[in-house]
Amino acid sequence: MEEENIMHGAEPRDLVHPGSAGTQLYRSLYKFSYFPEAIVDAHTHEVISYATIFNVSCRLAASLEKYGLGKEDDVVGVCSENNLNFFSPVLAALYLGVPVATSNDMYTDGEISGHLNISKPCIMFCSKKALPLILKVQKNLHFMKKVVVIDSMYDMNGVECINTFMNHYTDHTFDPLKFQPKEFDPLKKTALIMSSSGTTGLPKGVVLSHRSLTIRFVHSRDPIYGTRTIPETSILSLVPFHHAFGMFTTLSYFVVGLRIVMLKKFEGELFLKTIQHYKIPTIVVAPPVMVFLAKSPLVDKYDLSSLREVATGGAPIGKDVAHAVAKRLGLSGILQGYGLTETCCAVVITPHDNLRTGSAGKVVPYVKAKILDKATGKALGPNERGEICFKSEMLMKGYHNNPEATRETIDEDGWLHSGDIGYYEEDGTIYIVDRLKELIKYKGYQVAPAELENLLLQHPDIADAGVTGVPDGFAGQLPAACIVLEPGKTLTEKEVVDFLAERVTPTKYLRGGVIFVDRIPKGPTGKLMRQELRAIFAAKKAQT
Ligand SMILES: Nc1ncnc2c1ncn2[C@@H]1O[C@H](COS(=O)(=O)NC(=O)c2csc(-c3nc4ccc(O)cc4s3)n2)[C@@H](O)[C@H]1O
Repeated sequence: MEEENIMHGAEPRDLVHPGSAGTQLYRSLYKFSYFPEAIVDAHTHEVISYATIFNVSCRLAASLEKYGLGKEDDVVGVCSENNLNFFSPVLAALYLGVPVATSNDMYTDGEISGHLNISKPCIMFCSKKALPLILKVQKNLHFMKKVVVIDSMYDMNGVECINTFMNHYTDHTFDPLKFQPKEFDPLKKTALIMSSSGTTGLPKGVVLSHRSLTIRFVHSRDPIYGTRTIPETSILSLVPFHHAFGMFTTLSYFVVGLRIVMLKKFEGELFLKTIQHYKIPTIVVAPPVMVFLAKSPLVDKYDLSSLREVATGGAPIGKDVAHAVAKRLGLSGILQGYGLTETCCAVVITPHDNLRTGSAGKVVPYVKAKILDKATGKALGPNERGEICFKSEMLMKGYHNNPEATRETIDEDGWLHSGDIGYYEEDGTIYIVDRLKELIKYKGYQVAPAELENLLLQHPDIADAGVTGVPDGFAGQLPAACIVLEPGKTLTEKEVVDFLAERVTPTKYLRGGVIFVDRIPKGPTGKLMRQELRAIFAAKKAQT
């Protein structure tokens, strides 16, 4: 019998492509191959066309096949900042049905080694900027047999560029129309392995199928849940391609045929100048940029009258900030999406016909949701708070080689437990109100407390550590640590902060500070009591 209080996603306006995401992308890139601009680098104004992406990705796929890629456990790695050439290896692997694992180019060697030991890519495509990092760790990662540079016309430090690599296996007479993507069961075939720490513990590999992507592509083409842009209009994306938010939105822009204006990182004046220069109608940004749009005096210096849509997500956005941005930019409201890496992309999106600024929106097509009462296991009715759970073929298949973590997140009925608290109104509009899980989101980036605690415990003078996120109006949360020192040892707050900063990417720095305590609050089973950690920082803030 169908469970009551289930929210069924909106009626789909499109069928899901029955085949692989690679085939759908191949057909879309070919269909739009007469568009001269697929991605524009807003820093250099360099451009890559749809035809070039189509030709290079097909030729690279054919070359990889001759190289011998496609064995059982093969994985393609991509480590790069937002880059015009970022998607050529991603698309090539999707055509072949070989999983892609993306890495943050800002990782330290310790972080990227831990990350790559999960997905174990046999070949790594990296940018010039990420090459030193990759070469530094390659000697310890025996599985990574080959490195290729994606954005150089020439070989570098003994590493082949893409053209040199392809010339071993194909030549300039290569005809992309003679190459055909592989077909396979899209539900079973892994498309991407993305990094997420999930509801608890260390970062894990989120396994997403080709069906996850093809369902996302339906949402991006939906007139109510997609961006209301028609082919060739521009979308300014400020989200990292290596993260699920940037990966799956950008792949879906290829399916819609948009001109993607890309920024590698947020710089206020350049961001505003780019909107003015390219007459951008749609922007997709993380919440800190929304705070900038709401408050910065710089906004008044530029002509932003081209803007028709402002979309955000990846972390909570205050209702006041959303209304302030809409008012300042003369918009009827702000588009919001809510998703997890584990759900591939947004599973709740504000519908164009009912924006309800401040809400996360409604459940998208081909997805079901419920608000779970964790005490009774029952699905709650409207206006009752509980854990938001989802069910869909869009969701991850599980965590890579981690059945235990998978079981803890996806229950025996196939419901994925988000670790977020929310409620819905009678019309199905969902509000996210809190986070049950320990995950910290700094400017939309994941920070896993367990990862920082493990690193802090490597300091000889630190006996115990507990990490939590303290609220921040701009970044959302700031990582902060409670520290217990070994007897007789002394460390300053700066020494603790600097010790960690040498070992992690800047988004994980202890910007929320350090408090020295006699003991870390733990339950009877030794489990860290994170609410208590938050209370310690809240009490300290109340004293200042
Ligand atoms: N809108 C939101 N409001 C409040 N919290 C939000 C949120 N989105 C993510 N979160 C938080 O990040 C956690 C997940 O973090 S994560 O794993 O890094 N993944 C993500 O944050 C994630 C994966 S896909 C995605 C989005 N896709 C979109 C597509 C279109 C659009 O307009 C907006 C968005 S956001 N976000 C969630 O569990 C939740 O705690």
